[in-house]
Amino acid sequence: MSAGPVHLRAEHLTVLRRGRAIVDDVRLEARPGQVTGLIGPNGSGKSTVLRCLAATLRPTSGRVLLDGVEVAGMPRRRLARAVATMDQASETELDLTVRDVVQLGRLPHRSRWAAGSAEDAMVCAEALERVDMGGLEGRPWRTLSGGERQRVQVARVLAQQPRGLLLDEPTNHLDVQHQFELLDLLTATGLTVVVVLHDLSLAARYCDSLVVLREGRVEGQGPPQQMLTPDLIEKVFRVRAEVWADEGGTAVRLLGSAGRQIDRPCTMRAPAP
Ligand SMILES: Nc1ncnc2c1ncn2[C@@H]1O[C@H](COP(=O)(O)OP(=O)(O)OP(=O)(O)O)[C@@H](O)[C@H]1O
Repeated sequence: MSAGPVHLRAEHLTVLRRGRAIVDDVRLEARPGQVTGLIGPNGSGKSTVLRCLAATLRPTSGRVLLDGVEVAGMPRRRLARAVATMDQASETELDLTVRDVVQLGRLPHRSRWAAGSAEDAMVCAEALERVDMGGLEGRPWRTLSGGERQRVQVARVLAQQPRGLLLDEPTNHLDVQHQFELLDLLTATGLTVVVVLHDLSLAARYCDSLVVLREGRVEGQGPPQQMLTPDLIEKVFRVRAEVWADEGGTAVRLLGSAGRQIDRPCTMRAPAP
């Protein structure tokens, strides 16, 4: 396997749940060193696709290739050295410190039962500095705010020193300054990044490529200026938008709801007397 940023490719991914395809024949590519954004409305399958890419979920059919090698059956340690994952549910109420959480990122680099080395401690301290949480190693995890926890989780994936990052809504809970700082940091790593984002303006500004999901299917993949047209935003997100090019790339302004598509009339039953 090469040592540079990973190349990820998903081929014909389908995930069936309760007889329904929640991910339906999804094909996508995350090129080395690029930021690929997964966007789409609630329930469109973004997290499920990300979990397939991370090999934490086995698709019903289809496959994921990492540098041309299928991830299914790849040894966990080899996978963890290649890609680090941060999902929406990285929560714990265990009595951990910030140091403990960030040190989890070092596990793939340690031999079994080995204690953390001085190098591990240095990598973790550096990762915390990068997310503006330097010097807080001793703080109990449960005392952190939602945004601080999110930044510590980002420090954990950075401490893993992977060649690719798979991140589910990493800007969730962050104030605007830290949203920009985090995305600046992620793009500056030069790693392959696949990121689920709800904010279309941030997706337009920071992603090299966008995969648009709708009802489990890929509506299209391409650069933001190609994918984020007012027509596509209205069709997929049911929101009217203005899109224009500026010095930062593609800019999006959401104008308001385009109205809910009602396929059948909604009938309300009168309460029982
Ligand atoms: N185990 C399951 N059983 C049944 N349905 C499921 C299961 N897991 C996920 N789903 C459904 O699959 C769909 C896709 O879920 P997923 O979490 O991938 O969407 P998402 O695009 O990440 O959504 P959000 O933006 O709300 O986080 C949703 O409708 C969800 O309810």
